[in-house]
Amino acid sequence: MRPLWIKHAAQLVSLSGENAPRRREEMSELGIIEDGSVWIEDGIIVAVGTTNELENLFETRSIEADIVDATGHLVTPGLVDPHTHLAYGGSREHEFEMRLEGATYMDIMNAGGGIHSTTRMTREATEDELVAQTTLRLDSFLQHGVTTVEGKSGYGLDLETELKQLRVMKRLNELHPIDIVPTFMGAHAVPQEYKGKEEAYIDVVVNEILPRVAAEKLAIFNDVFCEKGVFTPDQSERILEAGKILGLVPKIHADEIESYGGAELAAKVGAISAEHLLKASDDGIKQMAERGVIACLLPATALYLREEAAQGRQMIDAGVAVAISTDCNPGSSPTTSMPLVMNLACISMRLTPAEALVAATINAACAIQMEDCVGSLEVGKQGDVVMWNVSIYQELQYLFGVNHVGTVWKKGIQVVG
Ligand SMILES: N=CN[C@@H](CCC(=O)O)C(=O)O
Ligand SMILES: [Zn+2]
Repeated sequence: MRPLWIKHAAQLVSLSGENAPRRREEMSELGIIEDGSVWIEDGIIVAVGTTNELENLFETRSIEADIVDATGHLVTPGLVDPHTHLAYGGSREHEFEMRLEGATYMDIMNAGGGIHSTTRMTREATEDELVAQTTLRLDSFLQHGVTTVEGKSGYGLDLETELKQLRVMKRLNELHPIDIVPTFMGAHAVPQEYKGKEEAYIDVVVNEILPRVAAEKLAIFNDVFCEKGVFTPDQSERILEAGKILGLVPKIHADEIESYGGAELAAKVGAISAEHLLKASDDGIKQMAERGVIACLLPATALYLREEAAQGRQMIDAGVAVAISTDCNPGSSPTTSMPLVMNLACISMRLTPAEALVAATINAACAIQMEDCVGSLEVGKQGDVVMWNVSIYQELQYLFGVNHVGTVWKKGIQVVG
């Protein structure tokens, strides 16, 4: 494989710094290099600096390399999406219309739609069908500059289908250029056949499904929908603690629809991240800051459900490391556009354009324990790079509703453009 040398970027956003979640003013530090340059060899970044610096290092080897002239372009790390439900069957456009007519997300779910409806369609789909449908979504992620995604199960809600979803992600991680980091979410809902027997379903999750997932090494994280009418904080804690014993790192869908103690629980169990947090309490936010729980905020979901977005600005000011994500799923956020999410993070949560970029790269990588490999353009990390059709980073958020992706490289190989 020939080396790749991208040079003369108008701005190269390196995000160099500690491989740790960035907080407060660290979320404004982009490590911008003007007339920037990056050299990638065997998929790994070997040098980053000004074009002049890299010319001094590599001029004698330039004949070996594929050279890309990035004059006039912004260059960033590949975006990281740390929260998706991307491997599912069917779709739910009829629910979109129901919600426009006034039905709430929980009304639809309680009537057997929502997560239950996707669960039925995912149970019916074969593994190959799920691979084919999910591939289209992964292609779309790449086209929007996303080179790493997290993916959750949770549309099986039984042993066989939960394993099927996780195996689909495992296969795609090998087949598709995007890196997929898997999360088990058997506690996404109480399946309809267990209605009124919630504890019995939790027993199945804890005693049957989780041990299989761990034994087959199909997931890194264990996530729970801790919400009124779904799983209580006590039930969520039981499921997350059971996962911890098996080596699965906790995540929590917390305080999305109602303030329910989810942020506090995330701090208590030492979750790596808490998701949504639209209704998180001030005390919960404070506890997350103290325990170093990353807030994974999903402003496209808030918009799509016509809810007020999470308090992103206040969370950063309170010392919480913030990541952002599409929450790509068939019900509350059917999008694969991280650029849209960065824009919404600015408009509806009052992040600055620099903070939104940190939240979509290095902090997102930290939320899925991928910070050693991706999330910044630094020596030793993967050559995951986006060259944008804008020249300064603010334009990414300012010129909204347009896909500015020009070229995408995954591990030094061109995959878009
Ligand atoms: N809120 C829970 N789970 C997903 C939505 C799943 C669905 O509606 O299919 C979310 O994160 O938004
Ligand atoms: Zn989710």
